[in-house]
Amino acid sequence: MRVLASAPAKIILFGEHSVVYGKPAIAAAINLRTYVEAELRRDDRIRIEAHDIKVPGLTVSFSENEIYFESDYGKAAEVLSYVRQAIELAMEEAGVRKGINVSITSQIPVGAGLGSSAAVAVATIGAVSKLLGLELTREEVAKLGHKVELLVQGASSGIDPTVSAIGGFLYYEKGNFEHLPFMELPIVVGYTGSSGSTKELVAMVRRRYESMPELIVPILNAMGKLVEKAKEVITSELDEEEKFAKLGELMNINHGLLDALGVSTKKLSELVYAARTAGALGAKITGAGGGGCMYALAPGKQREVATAITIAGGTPMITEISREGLRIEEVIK
Ligand SMILES: Nc1ncnc2c1ncn2[C@@H]1O[C@H](COP(=O)(O)OP(=O)(O)OP(=O)(O)O)[C@@H](O)[C@H]1O
Ligand SMILES: C[C@@](O)(CCO)CC(=O)[O-]
Ligand SMILES: [Mg+2]
Repeated sequence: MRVLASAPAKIILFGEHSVVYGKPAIAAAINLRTYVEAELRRDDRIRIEAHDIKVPGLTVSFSENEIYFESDYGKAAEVLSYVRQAIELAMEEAGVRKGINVSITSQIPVGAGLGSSAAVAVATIGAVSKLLGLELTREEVAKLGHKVELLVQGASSGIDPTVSAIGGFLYYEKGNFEHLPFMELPIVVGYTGSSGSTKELVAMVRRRYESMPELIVPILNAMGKLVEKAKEVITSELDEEEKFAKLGELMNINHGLLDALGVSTKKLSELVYAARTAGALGAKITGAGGGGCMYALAPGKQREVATAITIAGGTPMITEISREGLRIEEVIK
């Protein structure tokens, strides 16, 4: 038997990092997906094929007619830790252990703030649980995905696996979520081309929080208040133009606060300012930062902003909200 499942990437519109401290955040699933195929094996081995992961430290050497490969096994094992934990938890939940092949292909850039870790965890849990005959709800998959992130990263708010499993446009706080009214968001995502590790960035913010709570706590509180304001705007009766103007302003404040936490980079800030100069109403980091992506809100100016991001050395992506989260694409008996 074989199961193919997929799960989407996300952008965090407001509230990354502060969400780890119990503040609310707003996020949306977007139409880039990770696909995971799981099939039963005849033996009891578990084999993972990750087509999009590059492991640093591969050395190739030659002699006359032979070629030798050496890889850094520590790094290779670490890079697959989200997938391994996801398989482990799905098997634990099903109460059976079987040999399986898991094959991953992904459209989501890795370590870029678009929730690649959550999407791979959610799609793996979806595929493996179905393969083992378990019918989990999307919410149950989201909870297991959160567990995977906690085990691998040490800290996670759970927002990324929740958005990836459920899909759509969500307000999230301490493990609970609410659907926000669906709205088309004229956004452009800008990818710096470099990556950041969420585990390390969350740990860096934690160190600052512990060493200077009198400065960091007010920043996190301001982020929480800003998310409440953004929710009020999104659910208000204002017309779209007014909503976008207010959300843009809140995005810019959120970016400044994230910069104060230390998660921006020169390149991220350059893309943010390039987007604003080209007419975006707001622009900020999305996700953990330290590289990765920013996004801009640019009604009527998406093309101009995409060009400005390119000129500033980034890669623009015009994305749409994905209403669907985890999807079982195919089951072959
Ligand atoms: N296609 C994939 N195949 C296997 N593992 C993946 C894949 N995509 C992501 N991962 C795992 O997720 C890790 C990156 O997760 P990380 O949380 O640091 O960044 P992100 O999820 O892309 O961004 P953010 O958490 O800020 O949204 C990779 O190092 C790898 O372990
Ligand atoms: C940085 C963070 O807030 C968002 C990562 O997309 C981490 C988390 O919420 O688990
Ligand atoms: Mg992640």
